[in-house]
Amino acid sequence: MSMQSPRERTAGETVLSVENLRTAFFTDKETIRAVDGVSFDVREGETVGIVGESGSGKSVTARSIMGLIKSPGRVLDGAVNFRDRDVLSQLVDSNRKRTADVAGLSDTERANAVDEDDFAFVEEWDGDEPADGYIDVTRVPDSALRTLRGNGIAMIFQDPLSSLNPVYTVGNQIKEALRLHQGLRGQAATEEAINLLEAVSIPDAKRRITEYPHQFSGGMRQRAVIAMALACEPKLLICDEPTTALDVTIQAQILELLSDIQEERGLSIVFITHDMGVMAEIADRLNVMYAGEIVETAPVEEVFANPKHPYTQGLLESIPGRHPGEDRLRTIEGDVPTPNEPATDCRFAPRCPEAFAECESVHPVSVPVNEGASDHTAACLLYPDDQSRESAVETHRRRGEDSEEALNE
Ligand SMILES: Nc1ncnc2c1ncn2[C@@H]1O[C@H](COP(=O)(O)OP(=O)(O)OP(=O)(O)O)[C@@H](O)[C@H]1O
Ligand code: NI
Repeated sequence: MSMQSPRERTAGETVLSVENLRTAFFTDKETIRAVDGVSFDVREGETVGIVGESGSGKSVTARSIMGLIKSPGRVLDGAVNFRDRDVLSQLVDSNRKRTADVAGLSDTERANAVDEDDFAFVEEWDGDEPADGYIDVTRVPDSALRTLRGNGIAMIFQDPLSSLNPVYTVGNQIKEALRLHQGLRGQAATEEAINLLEAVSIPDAKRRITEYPHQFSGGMRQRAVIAMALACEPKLLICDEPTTALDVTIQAQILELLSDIQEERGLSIVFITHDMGVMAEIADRLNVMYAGEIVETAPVEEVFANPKHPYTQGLLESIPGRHPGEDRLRTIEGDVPTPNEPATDCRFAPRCPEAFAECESVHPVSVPVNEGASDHTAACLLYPDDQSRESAVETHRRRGEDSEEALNE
């Protein structure tokens, strides 16, 4: 169910379009609305940042895009539309084959031959490409997700060891990825593995492919993981705090490497970090996330020059070095709340220096920060700031009620 009309898409430009995504965890105690109505686009060759404090929903957003949400979590609503011609045609081919496989079977035989999920997939697609050439990751079954993850979208995590197997050499792991995704074997695979290690600037690549992950330093391991991701020739790379565990010098090198690779290969990147300083280095556009929602979005220079949401302002204030001479780091007081109820207020209000009465009774929606802003939105009752406060609050109240109605339909 989608409550918004599909947003405008420029042909061939948008690689990923996340629309009103909602992901919740159903625990014994409560329902955690970890991602609560998130929308953003990623264009070809662009790096889109997601920034926010711990617990704001960054990783759950990333895992939802990868189709990695497992029980007790579930994607409740929205779409994750991914465009990749190659993956799409692979999926359509395997779908045709399945449709042919089950065509001659009786209903009972069919039920035994394909599991429920796969069957839904067969019926839904019926052998044809989805009309607009996008794959909605939230609607394809696990079997297709594997194709998608192997070939279209790759992800790297904070801890490179979680992606590396300690008992195989780095070279064998890259070669395995090359076999699965590009069909390379033997000498060809070895040569390509060496090329990839060289592409991520690992010195002495010929020797290093014969070594095990524990023989690599932290920075070199993360480079090896990036090489493995590249073996899948992804169109979109999701990086979840890939440099957080590394020291500053190594961190800067990895960021530079990612930029270089992006330029060479035209990759799109979703980059997650809680560190505004890192964002300044790597992101083109920024989405600021708080308690499951995107509260501000704009090109990165605009966020730094002209932050609008009080939360964004607070995050910027707390960048180390912003206030020379002060010996204590400024931080935003308090913690991110667990979003365990539908929002009827502003979730940031209890910590907000600018909060006023209506912030406790009206849920802010994303609006342009003023009439002249084409590419800068904030979910805060202070905006649009060229309207009277009454009229701005009314805009949020009305749009909040509309989307609530749509939810209940
Ligand atoms: N498997 C799970 N079961 C229950 N709750 C979960 C699960 N995974 C995440 N959550 C909850 O979802 C919310 C968002 O978590 P998420 O990991 O996305 O935050 P984050 O922004 O990535 O934070 P960090 O910077 O610490 O990585 C948190 O309240 C978290 O407790
Ligand atoms: Ni996280």
